[in-house]
Amino acid sequence: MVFHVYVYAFGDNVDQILWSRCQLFTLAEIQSATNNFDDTLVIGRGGFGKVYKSSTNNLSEGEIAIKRLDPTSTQGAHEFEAEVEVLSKLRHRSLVSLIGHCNEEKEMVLVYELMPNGTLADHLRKPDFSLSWLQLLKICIGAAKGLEL
Ligand SMILES: Nc1ncnc2c1ncn2[C@@H]1O[C@H](COP(=O)(O)OP(=O)(O)OP(=O)(O)O)[C@@H](O)[C@H]1O
Repeated sequence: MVFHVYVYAFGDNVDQILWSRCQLFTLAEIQSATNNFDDTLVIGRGGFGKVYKSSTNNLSEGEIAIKRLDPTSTQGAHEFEAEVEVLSKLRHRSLVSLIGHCNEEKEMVLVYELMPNGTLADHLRKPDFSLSWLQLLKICIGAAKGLEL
């Protein structure tokens, strides 16, 4: 399993766990939020499939990222269920929130809060990217807290 570290705007020191429920979206709602999986909305690709930025705020008040299982993906139903099972119950600033999911007509889709600053890996690849030891320490502590949950 691969863990991504996202760059979050650390504005507060609130470190509480909130228990929540993950919503079940219809395929029609997902299609509408992605302009029917329009490739111009793709913001990333992983082992699960393509990740889209939603074109609307119909599914959630905040911006969202929509991950669609590619039928040719080596990951599948098992990982989908594990992700829903684990992430749906938790809200914590060190974890990307899973807002909802959709499992309809062979389409498996996960809906997350959007991390507009991208992953730490994205930033590390930039030639002009530099971090202080304090920033590195904060990133390590945030990642460790997320893993501990
Ligand atoms: N919530 C999100 N907000 C912003 N960008 C995201 C979000 N989720 C994924 N992405 C983008 O999509 C890319 C692929 O994400 P994904 O989580 O599927 O990758 P992966 O971890 O390599 O895949 P997997 O672990 O499923 O094999 C990420 O590198 C990131 O750029």
